[in-house]
Amino acid sequence: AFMLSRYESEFLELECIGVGEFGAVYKCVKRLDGCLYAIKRSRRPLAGSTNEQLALKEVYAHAVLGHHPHVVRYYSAWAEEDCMIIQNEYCNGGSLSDAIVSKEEQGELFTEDELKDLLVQVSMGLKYIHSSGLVHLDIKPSNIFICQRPSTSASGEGESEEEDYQNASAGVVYKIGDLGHVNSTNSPHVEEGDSRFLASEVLQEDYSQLPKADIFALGLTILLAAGAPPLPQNGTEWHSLRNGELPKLPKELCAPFRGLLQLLLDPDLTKRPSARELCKHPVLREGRTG
Ligand SMILES: Cn1cc(CCO)c2c3c(c(-c4ccccc4Cl)cc21)C(=O)NC3=O
Repeated sequence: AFMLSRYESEFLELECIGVGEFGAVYKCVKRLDGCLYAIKRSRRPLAGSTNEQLALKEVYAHAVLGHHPHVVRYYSAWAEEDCMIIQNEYCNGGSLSDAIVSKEEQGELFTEDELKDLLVQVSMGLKYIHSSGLVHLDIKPSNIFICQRPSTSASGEGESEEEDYQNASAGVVYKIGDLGHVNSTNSPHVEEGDSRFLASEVLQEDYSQLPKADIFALGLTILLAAGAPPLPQNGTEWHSLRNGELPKLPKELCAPFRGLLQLLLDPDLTKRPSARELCKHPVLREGRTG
């Protein structure tokens, strides 16, 4: 088109880092500030369509959520000729799904301490989302992104407390991304996320405690990081997972941690801990006793 698009004039596209039915995500440098961003370009949904509603929900959620160390940061969104564009923080360590795949390829497993670190960090992000009156509704490994601390050994002085935090936790920071399914906690219009991670009460359209559906999906996410086989999308296995029958893990977890995972996946949503309770759960405390 004769008009240089804002995307082309403001950004240098480095590489495509993801493609889906939603569109494509690119790793870009903003010419003005020289910083890296992840930019999703999707076909502009038909005005008034449900897809438009979803696209707007994503932007509204980011606008409401502001900044949190465990939620992918939003910078801008705009529409061009026939596509919607959202510019987010670029997380340089891939997704948790990529990390799980590469662990398997190397015949490695996340240690129990790494699993606890992952659970605490994502719980902090969820606590923030839930305290803002929102629910994510699509928590899963491919929607959790990783920021690897740059491998500079210098611990540098006067770093921000977040950077200190990154140094403290051996440099891996997990961030909740893809707010495309975010809803207000008590909203009746739920656009279900990935069925593999869907809590059974949501399938039965019980939206009384949607935050607990995020907790359930988080439980399955940790299970996958612990080496569980790929999750069923439906059928008897799908139901047994939701009747408290957990799959065998390549390396059994210590009883307290396994018990906590069992709680996250409890069929009775009132038994599942809230994100707030998870953040200060004794099993997950520093020093990893228990
Ligand atoms: C496929 N893919 C790979 C990455 C990089 C991981 O190292 C990625 C990112 C995002 C997103 C994303 C998800 C949903 C909506 C918008 C965006 Cl930009 C997708 C991403 C995002 O918001 N930030 C990312 O780093």
